[in-house]
Amino acid sequence: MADQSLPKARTPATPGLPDTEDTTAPAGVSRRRLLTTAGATGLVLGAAGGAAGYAAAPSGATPLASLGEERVPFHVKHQPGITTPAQARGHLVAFDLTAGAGRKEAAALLRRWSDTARRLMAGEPAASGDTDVARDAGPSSLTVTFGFGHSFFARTGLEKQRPVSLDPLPDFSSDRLDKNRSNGDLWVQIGANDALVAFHALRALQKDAGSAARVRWQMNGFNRSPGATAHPMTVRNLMGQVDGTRNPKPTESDFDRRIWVPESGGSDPAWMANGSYVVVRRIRMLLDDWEELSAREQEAVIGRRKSDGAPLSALSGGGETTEMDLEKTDADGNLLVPINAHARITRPDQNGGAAMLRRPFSYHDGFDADGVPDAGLLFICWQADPLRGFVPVQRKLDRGDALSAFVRHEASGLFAVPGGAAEGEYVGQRLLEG
Ligand SMILES: C=CC1=C(C)c2cc3[nH]c(cc4nc(cc5[nH]c(cc1n2)c(C)c5CCC(=O)O)C(CCC(=O)O)=C4C)c(C)c3C=C
Ligand SMILES: [Fe+2]
Repeated sequence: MADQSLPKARTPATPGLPDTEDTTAPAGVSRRRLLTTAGATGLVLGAAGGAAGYAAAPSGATPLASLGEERVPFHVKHQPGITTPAQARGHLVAFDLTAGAGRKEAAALLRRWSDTARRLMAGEPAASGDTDVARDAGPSSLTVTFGFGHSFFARTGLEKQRPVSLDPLPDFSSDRLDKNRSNGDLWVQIGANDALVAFHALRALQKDAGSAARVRWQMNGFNRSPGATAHPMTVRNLMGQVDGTRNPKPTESDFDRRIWVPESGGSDPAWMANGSYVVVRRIRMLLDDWEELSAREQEAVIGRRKSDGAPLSALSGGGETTEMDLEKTDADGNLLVPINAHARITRPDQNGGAAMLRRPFSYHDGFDADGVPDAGLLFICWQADPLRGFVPVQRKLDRGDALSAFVRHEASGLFAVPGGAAEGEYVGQRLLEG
């Protein structure tokens, strides 16, 4: 199985879009393209020389734009959609098993879902009843990622297999959580660089659920589209900040330990090998209040420059990747990165080493009756253990960093995301048939 987080070679061809030939490409795949953004790295395959789906262009037709061509492999060591560069469009969906559904029905559902995900990620139509929504499109970097919530295990009689790391997150004093939009038995994350391709997958997976599971909640998100900027940098959020700069990088020596459940030797059940735990928070941004601040005030809240994400300790120099100097002061002895700045407070070295891979989508669900935007961040973070990733950092933020006054956590979920499925297997098979 390919390990999508460990590229063999890099030959940058386009600024901000490194290209690579990978000699380990499976038969039938002529080219692999490696994209690196926001510190998240993943393999993406060109579909043109790969599996012929319904998007394969007849001779004489205009070739697909490279964006449509990009294909992410389904059968990989770690599920796709974790280290894959964040796509322009995202859907998060939680399902609950229906009253009559148990382990057998869940296993059949995961088998159907995996087959559909594999086909759609290769640019092929669904096995039956395809809706034609993505008929003329390439795979467009589609990824589908599956996870299991705490409640799944009692419903399927698999309590003994429930990881301790899935124990409910602690209550945080600033939480304003809507229970109906939190947690769930099963979680599906869909990402694609085309909105129709993403919706096509969403609808196909919902239909696959049949009578076994019902949608509990769904959230839709977005990011900048590939190619939208001539200045490749980490993506911006709806507060206008460069967000994701200090994400752990797969090339760092402690990345695997921080993000992936080990294959053996840890306290997790064997079925979670090469998996990860995802925390999902719908965080509303109080944009009316935020936009009242001057740019300088906004920068002090984060501790980084808005224009390019450079730390405030760099004064007017440096750039996004310049190291932050936590001790540096101005002529009056004031810290250049304020003591309660978000980017200071959240650092691993300020939290006993706690680290997570953040891979969010922005969201906008319209305006409230009083004109207040219902917009913010679908905060999605990945870690080998939530108690050594999200929890200690959120505990600190809950006590109040400078950003806390401008955000509100409105929904929450924690899911166990097993490793990727081997050829011929489905995601979660070791849990459901082990
Ligand atoms: C509990 C974890 C975190 C929550 C919740 C969170 C919310 C949140 N963050 C931003 C914007 C930025 N965050 C930045 C850095 C950053 N944030 C977290 C954790 C949470 N953020 C971490 C671990 C880090 C990195 C710390 C480090 O290693 O230095 C930044 C700075 C740029 C960057 O490194 O990404 C921004 C900007 C928003 C808007 C938000 C809630 C809506
Ligand atoms: Fe943050």
